[in-house]
Amino acid sequence: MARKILEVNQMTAGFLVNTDIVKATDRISFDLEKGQTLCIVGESGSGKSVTSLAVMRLIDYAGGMILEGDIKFNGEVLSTKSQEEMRKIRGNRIAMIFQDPMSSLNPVFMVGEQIAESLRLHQNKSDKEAMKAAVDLLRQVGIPSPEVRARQYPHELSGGMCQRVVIAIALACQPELLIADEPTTALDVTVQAQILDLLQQLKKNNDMSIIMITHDMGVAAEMADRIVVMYAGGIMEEGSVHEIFAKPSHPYTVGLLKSIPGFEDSHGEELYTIKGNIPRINELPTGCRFHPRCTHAMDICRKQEPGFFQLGQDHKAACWLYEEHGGDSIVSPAGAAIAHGEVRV
Ligand SMILES: Nc1ncnc2c1ncn2[C@@H]1O[C@H](COP(=O)(O)OP(=O)(O)OP(=O)(O)O)[C@@H](O)[C@H]1O
Repeated sequence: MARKILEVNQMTAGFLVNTDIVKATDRISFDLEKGQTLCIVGESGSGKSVTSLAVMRLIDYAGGMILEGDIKFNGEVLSTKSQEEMRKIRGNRIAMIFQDPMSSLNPVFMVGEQIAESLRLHQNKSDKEAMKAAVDLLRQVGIPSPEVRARQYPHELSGGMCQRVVIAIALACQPELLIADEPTTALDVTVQAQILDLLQQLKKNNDMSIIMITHDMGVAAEMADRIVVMYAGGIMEEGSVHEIFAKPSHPYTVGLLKSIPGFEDSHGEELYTIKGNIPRINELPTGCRFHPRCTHAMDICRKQEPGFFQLGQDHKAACWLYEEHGGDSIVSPAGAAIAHGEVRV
């Protein structure tokens, strides 16, 4: 059986706003197997970034906290570690890259120096060794003339090259897990494709696992082994990339797919949009959190939160439309049994 590198179990994360706790994820559970790429998709505000910040425990620095549940990395519980312990894990075993490469790089240091700094810090390399390794890493991420580029400042490089540098910094310590939060959103379409190819190639060569956060189903189609669809802090559907694209089942997932230009029957028609807006988690409607925007909403959807209905061996959706798909494996999106079912935690 494939080894689980990451297990997120019933995790609720939130922020203290004035005197109120505002939740951003609501008892979410998912796993990542070693060597796989899991894409977390959903509209803006669905809790994707907060999920990744919680895994890294960077949420503590953004004024947030993990309120319940736990996160395990290679079986080790991260959610209760001190920041001192987390610092050793971040950068060494788990690395993260963000949307805007310019905000991740320091404008006053040469890019080679910034990669070398990471190597000195985490791998105790000497200045000379670190600089040599930095040039090698620039070569590995496809930067031409890496010896020359290493001595340039971020503003002398294009956006795509800067993102390659950020990836090189992330790779410097050969992380087992890379979390990429919208890593191509700020880049031109052609550069986007190159960066995605690079990530695929690095994943294969370095035996890395990846969590990729994206609002772009096209990116997910290209990158994912598995897909988690999030809406308003909860997981709506989860499955292999094949199942999600061949048999999208939650009306929210279907809506996201129909919103892709050129997908299915959208040719020549006005681009589909899911009507309405995503609610704040503190103001969720009763029943299914998606029901006010759902074109299939039934009475029960307005009254009771659906559990997960198993649609295939490895495919589930939190939607009452699938009630007939086996009451025995019904679990709530949070993982707690809501019927006579097994609880998957
Ligand atoms: N520092 C913060 N303080 C208070 N609320 C926050 C903070 N950061 C995020 N949130 C809230 O958490 C919820 C989830 O945000 P998150 O950024 O995870 O969404 P997302 O799906 O990643 O969206 P996007 O694609 O726009 O980044 C949102 O309602 C957001 O307003």
